[in-house]
Amino acid sequence: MSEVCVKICGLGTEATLDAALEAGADLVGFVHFPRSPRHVTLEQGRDLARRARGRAERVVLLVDPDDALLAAAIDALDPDLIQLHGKESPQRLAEIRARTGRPVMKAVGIATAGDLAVLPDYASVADRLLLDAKPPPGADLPGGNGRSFDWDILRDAVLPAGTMLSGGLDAGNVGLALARTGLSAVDVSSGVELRPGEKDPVRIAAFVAAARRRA
Ligand SMILES: O=C(O)c1ccccc1NCC(=O)[C@H](O)[C@H](O)COP(=O)(O)O
Repeated sequence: MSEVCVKICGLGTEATLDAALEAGADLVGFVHFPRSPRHVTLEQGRDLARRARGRAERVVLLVDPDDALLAAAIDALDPDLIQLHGKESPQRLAEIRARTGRPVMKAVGIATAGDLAVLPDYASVADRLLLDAKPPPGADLPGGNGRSFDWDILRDAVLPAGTMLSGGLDAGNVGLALARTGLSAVDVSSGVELRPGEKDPVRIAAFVAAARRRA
């Protein structure tokens, strides 16, 4: 069985980025969304992404970006992957992919089996899908809420290769999540933090080790 692919999202400091890289994360994510406790400015993102170049895939996370923001984020971070975590339609995804020439990963919120219906449309234009828990009503953030969805919803789903599972994962539950869903790629934010926005190198290392233990 090949190694589980791990993304650590919402990194904001050199120390925690280094912890993710040293733990062997495959992808490192930088959130550019001012309402988030994990928000990094484009200047901060530029420095962090430079530091990670060649060591992991650098992901810039944007929420419903307009063309100007996309251009600025790409200029600053030179990302390997653009993660779209808003209400972007499949058409907008295709446009962003064509306009930027960069691979895109679409985050889709899941709460019930009905939420899987949109996946084929997104799969036809995205380079990767990320399945996240749908935020609770009234939530301030579209992701990074530390909530899981019922993994059994995915039991009979046919998902594209590389689909990432996220939402409420941590070192204690990631092994079970992988086993229950059959997926081989995971993404985490809150589960490797001490408090919102404060990543913990110890939890990052524990998460990567726990995810890979399955392999
Ligand atoms: O993390 C954020 O603050 C955030 C803000 C706005 C949109 C998305 C955001 N995070 C998305 C992620 O990639 C998270 O890793 C994913 O939602 C899982 O989060 P968690 O349940 O906290 O592990």
